[in-house]
Order: sequence, then structure tokens, then C-alpha cells
Amino acid sequence: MSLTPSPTLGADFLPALIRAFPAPLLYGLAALLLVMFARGLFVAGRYIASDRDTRTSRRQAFWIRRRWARLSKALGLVTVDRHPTLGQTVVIDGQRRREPAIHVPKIATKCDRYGVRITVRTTPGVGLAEFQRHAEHLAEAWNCTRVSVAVDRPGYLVLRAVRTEPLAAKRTTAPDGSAPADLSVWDLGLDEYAVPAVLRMAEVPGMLVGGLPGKGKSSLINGLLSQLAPSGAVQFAVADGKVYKAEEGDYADVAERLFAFAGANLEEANTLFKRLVQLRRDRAEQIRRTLGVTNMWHLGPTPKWPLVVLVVDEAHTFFRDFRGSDPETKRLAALAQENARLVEELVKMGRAPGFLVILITQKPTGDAIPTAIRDVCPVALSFAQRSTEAAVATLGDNIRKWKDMDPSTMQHPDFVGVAVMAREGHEGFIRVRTPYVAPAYVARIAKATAHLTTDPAHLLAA
Ligand SMILES: Nc1ncnc2c1ncn2[C@@H]1O[C@H](COP(=O)(O)OP(=O)(O)OP(=O)(O)O)[C@@H](O)[C@H]1O
Repeated sequence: MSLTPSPTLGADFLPALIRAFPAPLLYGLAALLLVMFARGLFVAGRYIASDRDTRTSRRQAFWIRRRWARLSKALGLVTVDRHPTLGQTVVIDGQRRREPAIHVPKIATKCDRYGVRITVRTTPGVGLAEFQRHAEHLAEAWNCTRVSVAVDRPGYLVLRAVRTEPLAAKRTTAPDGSAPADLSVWDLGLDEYAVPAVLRMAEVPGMLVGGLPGKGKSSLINGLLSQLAPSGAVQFAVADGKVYKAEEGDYADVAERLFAFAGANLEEANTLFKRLVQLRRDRAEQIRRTLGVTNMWHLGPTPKWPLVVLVVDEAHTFFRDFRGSDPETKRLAALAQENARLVEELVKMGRAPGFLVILITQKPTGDAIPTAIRDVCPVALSFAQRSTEAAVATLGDNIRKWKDMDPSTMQHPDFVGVAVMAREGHEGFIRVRTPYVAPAYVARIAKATAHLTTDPAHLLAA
């Protein structure tokens, strides 16, 4: 089939051109054009429908993709392969050497109002450490405030380029007082990828919360109390090292929803811890007979076998290392040691019978919470700290490897309410913006749900 050119582009040019190509090719071409047109329409429609910030992110994502090959080569974030494959050695004669092949990591982008999320397929020798090293350069090249790097799944990294810092956007929550559908997760807020962050509470017997004064620890606990208090399947006890009476301090307004309270008095706290340890032992003894399982979480908490949440605020007060030889100091030292032992037992052996101990401290030293307790807490959260050493005291030594996540870099007031925690199922840490929950809301919810308060020991006896 040949195309006979006409001297001028007459009226029959187009039909002649069409006839010159086989019909399937023409249909294929038309389909391709249609798909491209539909895609163009979709992209334009999505762009127009987005809010102003997301539109800026979409433009940003376009330029990130467009300039990626150049930028990755400039930063050395590519794999240079100098060795010819077997096929190439056959084709290339012995004299000439093959040009090295440059493998640019493939990227895909997603946008939101805060910036762009870039998924990167790693190439040999270019992985997490290399991208972390260049995080600041990438942020400069992309005009972002920050780029954080994390492992998404094996072979893939996720880079979060934020133009507007999601952690800086303060949020306030007004809990409505309804019982949560799922007691095994705690909605913490939004992480730095602007994705809802949840904390798994099922099978978690201990949680550490650290941070400087005024950085959001109480607000976090307010959030937890207001979320869980409307459920009859949760009972709360508090040991508060800041006050001597339940009517004082942060927990005064929720006192009606607590089945037990102890103040800073070590003896009083000791009595509470002993009472809870006894409950734990009784539950452990009865669980198989009563529930038919060996782990309460296999069935989930119920009003008859509730999750027992013990909040130990200013926890270092109860475990202080008293030194001195006078009888009073010796007595206090013995109490503090026993307290540490009791709380350790609750955390170490409290998972299956349904206990959760939350230890809060603003003391930035390693001895604030005895290591025997710290080591058995599977979850740790840290608000801003003064130094990396203080961050290590809460989050463990691993935080030294993740400099951009170090809570000691969060001194700016914008970071009040931002907590760092280990990423679940992934390496490294993540920062979460927790919402502010005003004490008035918690007080109202505690009052309205006061009738749900029961001593779990009485339930067990019944
Ligand atoms: N999540 C938050 N978002 C915004 N602002 C917050 C948040 N949490 C707390 N704040 C602000 O910080 C103030 C102090 O918070 P909070 O009482 O929770 O700190 P704290 O860490 O418990 O301090 P302390 O150790 O002295 O009890 C609050 O009154 C509020 O103004």
C-alpha cells in the first residue's frame, strides 16, 4: 500500500491519508488520542477542583517529576553501573568500553494541601541513608520547609516534602462524649505526612510519655480520657505526683470517673499500686475460668472485664532514689523501691489480664523511670525535650540515629502539642500533631459518665 502524494493538499487529502493506513492502526491511534484527551481533562479537572494550597502542591509535584533525573544525578542519588551485561559484552567489540548505565530511582508523587509525598523506588546503593543525607538539599531544591525520609515498604522510600508544615497547624478538638467503636486504638492526631495517626492499645501494657513542662502531656491525657471515659469497658486510676489530694491539680475535674486516686504521698501511692497488683494477680488466676481465654484482648474489654488504665503522672516522684541514713529517708527509699517493683510487675505482666499503665514524666534524666520499667513499655511518646540525652531517656538510644526526629529540635512554640513516637512496623520515628483538648470538655464528659465508674476488683468478686 503506497501513498500517492497529490501536488496540492486538495479536499481528498485527508481521506487518502486515512486510506493509506490500515484500519486497526487508525483505531489504535484514535483510542490513544482519546485516552490522552481524557487524562488531560481529568488532570485539568482535578487541578481546578483543588483548593489553592493543593493546586500549589500539584504544580510543585510537576516540577519535582520534571527535574528529578537532573537533580538525582547532581546529588549522586543514582546508581552508576559500569559493568556490561553478558549480552552487551557479546555485542560490543573488545576495543570499545560501554558507557556506564545510570539508573535513576523511579518516583511517583501524591499531593495534598501541605505539600508533596514522593514514593521512591530505591536502586542498589541508594537507599534510606543516602536520601537522609541529602534531605536538606532536596528541601532547598524543591523550595520546601522540610523533607523527611522514611522506609515505606521493602524497596521503597517515602519522602515527605512539606511546604506548609502540618505539625505547625494547631488543632483543637471538642470531643462529643460518644463511646468509641474500637477500644483497641487511640486517635492521636495527624502525623507529619498529614495522615491520621493512631496508636494501637491492644496488648500494650505500658506507655511512656515524656516532655518538658507545658508541651502538651496533660492535653494528650485529656484526649485519651475524653475518648475512653464514655465506655463502661474502661476503668481509670490515677497516681499524680504533682498534688496531695484528688481535689487538686489536673485530675480534680475527672475525679468522679476514677475508681482510685493517689497523690504524691509515697505511702498512698504504694497502697494503690499494691491494690492494682493484687487485682492483676486475681485476674490472672480467674481469666481462663471466667473468660475462657488466657488473654483479655482476644475478646476485647467489656463492662464486666474492663481495661484498667493506670495513669502515673510525674512518675519520677514515686520512684525517686532517696539517699540518706536517717530512718525517714530509709523508709521513703524502701517505699520508692517497692513502688518501682509493683509498677514493673503491672507493666510486665499486665498485658493479658487487661492493664495499661501510662507513665508521664517531665524529668529529662535516665533515672526518672527505672530502666526495668522503661524496658518493658512497648510504646513511648516524647514531646519537646531540652537535649538529645533527655529524648533518649524516653525514646531510647535509637533516636540518636534519627536526627531530624529528635524532640530536642522542637523548641519552637509551634511544636507545643507535637509528639515523637516510634513508627509502628517501620524503622525510625514519626512526629504527630496531637489536638488540644481543653480540660473543660474532659470535665464535662467525666461528669456525664461518672455512673460508669466501678472498682474492677468488685466486678471480679461478683
Ligand atoms: N496539643 C496541643 N496543641 C496546642 N496547644 C497545646 C496542646 N497541648 C497543650 N497546649 C498548650 O500548652 C499548654 C500546656 O499544656 P499541658 O498542660 O498539656 O502541658 P504539660 O506538658 O502537661 O505540662 P506539665 O508537665 O507542666 O503538666 C496548654 O494550656 C495549651 O495552651
